[in-house]
Amino acid sequence: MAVVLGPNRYGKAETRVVRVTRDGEAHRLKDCTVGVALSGDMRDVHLTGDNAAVLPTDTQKNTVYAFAGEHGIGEIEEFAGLLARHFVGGQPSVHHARVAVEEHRWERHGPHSFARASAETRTCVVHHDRDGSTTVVSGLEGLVLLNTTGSEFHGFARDAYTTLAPTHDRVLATAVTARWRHTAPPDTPGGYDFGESHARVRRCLAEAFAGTHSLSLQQTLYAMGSRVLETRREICEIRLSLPNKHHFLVDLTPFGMDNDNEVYVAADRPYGLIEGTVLDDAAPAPGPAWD
Ligand SMILES: O=c1[nH]c(=O)c2[nH]c(=O)[nH]c2[nH]1
Repeated sequence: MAVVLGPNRYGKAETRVVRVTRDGEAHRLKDCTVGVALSGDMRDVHLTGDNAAVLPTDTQKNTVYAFAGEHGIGEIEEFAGLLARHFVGGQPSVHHARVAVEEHRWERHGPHSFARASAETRTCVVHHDRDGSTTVVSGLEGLVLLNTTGSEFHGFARDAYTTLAPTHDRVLATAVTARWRHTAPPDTPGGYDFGESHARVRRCLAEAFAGTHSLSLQQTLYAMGSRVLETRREICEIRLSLPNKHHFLVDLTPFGMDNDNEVYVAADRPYGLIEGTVLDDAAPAPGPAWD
């Protein structure tokens, strides 16, 4: 048996950066968490402790702050791409960079005053390789959706442990985590409107959830993914993770009352977790996009 070094990467995780743009009366605010992971010619540091190839993670953190100052933070995919290209272009030992950005949403409620929006975040992961190839996955987390009707679940498999009653009218709720792969984003900043694309994908997801008469959350997942792929030609693959945020009818008979689908307990755990990928069957190979 021979022990060898397998795949590895290193970098600064979760750098918190807040960028205020003070160009005029109404200030702008970007609040992000940035993760950098570099890989390449890192044999010696692992095997002998020679750090010559290692750009310190502290430097990576500083670069995030310096780039936020120098370039501002526009669309997160562009900021991530700028950083990824910098790290790969700047060090011969770095062959590949993965930069992940999570954007925390603030809503304006004055020219220089903001309220933290819902827990929903916008996300991206950009990979850049020294061969010049780039992949971009955009996404969101924590988009909480609920339908008060139009959801059924029956006809399911049964065994000795099945107690679930079939239902023809239930509350359906979820907190969407979605990641979608762009087919061919251009390298040039500004050549592609990531902000517009994100807003439209988000709308497709919410509209498909609201507009689908659901026989299962799995069916709703497929409808949501299909809506995105059919509407947004720039997207070739979407991965969805949908927790089934169960709402159980409360038994009011002890109080002499009926409960005609009106009073629910919102259970937080355990929850069903429905996950799936919807993709264009002619999508190009993903490369490292999902790593
Ligand atoms: O939409 C659903 N899918 C399931 O797989 C499932 N399982 C379950 O208990 N309830 C539900 N609901």
